[in-house]
Amino acid sequence: MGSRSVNGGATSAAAVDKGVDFANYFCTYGFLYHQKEMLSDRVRMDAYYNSIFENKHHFEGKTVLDVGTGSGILAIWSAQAGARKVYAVEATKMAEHARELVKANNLQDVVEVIEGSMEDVTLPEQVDVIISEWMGYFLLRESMLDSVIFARERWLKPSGVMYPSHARMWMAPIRSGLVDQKMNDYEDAMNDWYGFVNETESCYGVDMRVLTKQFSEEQRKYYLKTSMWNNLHPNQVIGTPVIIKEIDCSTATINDILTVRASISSSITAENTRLCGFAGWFDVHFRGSHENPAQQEIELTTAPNEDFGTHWGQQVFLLHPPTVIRSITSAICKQVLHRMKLHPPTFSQCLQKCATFEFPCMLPRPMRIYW
Ligand SMILES: C[S@@+](CC[C@H](N)C(=O)[O-])C[C@H]1O[C@@H](n2cnc3c(N)ncnc32)[C@H](O)[C@@H]1O
Repeated sequence: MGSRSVNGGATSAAAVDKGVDFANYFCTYGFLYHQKEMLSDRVRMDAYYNSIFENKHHFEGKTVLDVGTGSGILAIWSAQAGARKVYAVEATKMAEHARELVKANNLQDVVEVIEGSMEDVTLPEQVDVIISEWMGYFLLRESMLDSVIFARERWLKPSGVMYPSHARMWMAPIRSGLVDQKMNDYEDAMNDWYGFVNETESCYGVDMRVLTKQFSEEQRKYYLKTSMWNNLHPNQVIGTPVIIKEIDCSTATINDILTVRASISSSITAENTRLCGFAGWFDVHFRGSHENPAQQEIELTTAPNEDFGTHWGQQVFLLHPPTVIRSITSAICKQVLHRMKLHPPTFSQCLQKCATFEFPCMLPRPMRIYW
């Protein structure tokens, strides 16, 4: 996580400096193919569509701010649901396409597309609703929640409503063939290195063996200790999912989302399998606010699902080596022994201390989470 800085200087809320790859992040969103990928995610689209049109009372005659409008889809729906005025802020040139789309749908009198970073723009008024699709992989990876928090602090009326209103991160033990694949990849990389060392010595007279340990560590980090995107089948989840983070979008601060640290305790529910690691995913809810609740609460979940996967998939953290599970009790104990290098812990210790992950949030691409 980079250091934080205040952009614009007009407010007390601090903007997050997302580092040198920030330009790349915005570059991706400037392409229609990328917006199309999000617009084709039926689970995502249905959730936002239903959250707006099944809760029209939040929109009718109201002012709305769409943070990161992209193609303009959420701003257009807000206007169609009866908003009086929608400010649609977009940092990239996609703003031009959004403006065209708004006009083509005859909503230019309601939706005002503003090209600029949320942290820099000035609106003429405070708004009743902030809507945004800010979620990254495993919720906070590449997420723009910091910009949404910034917008909330600056532009949401005290009585205003956040769309979505709540978010949660989940983790669960899994089985996965990826654990073998990644070990094979690592071994291939090392075999290639040994060939390279021999060749360098015979062709060029330099002995590279002294760097073997460092190369191995580098490759282990890349292949074995890096989380990855995966679309899991529900039957790969072999234990009870647990919540590792809950965010109330109406009150969360940037400090609350800088890192996620959780000790998780999950019961293994499958037998005769392998504990290969953990999967992480998220859900968000559209509940309105305490004073102004939703008429229909809507959930958007990215949990493993046979029929309704999302472009977010799940984030997989593999354990090397995996643990063979014969019976449920021994599985948990063995795994804890392996991870914690303790002398036989008591069973309750096992249940409480299965694994600890630290998850640095909001880092730019490429998407890698080390643990
Ligand atoms: C995940 S996309 C969502 C696009 C659109 N709202 C949708 O639901 O299809 C996020 C968009 O927010 C924009 N964005 C991210 N951070 C921003 C910021 N600080 N200010 C303005 N736009 C931002 C990105 O360029 C991108 O187009």
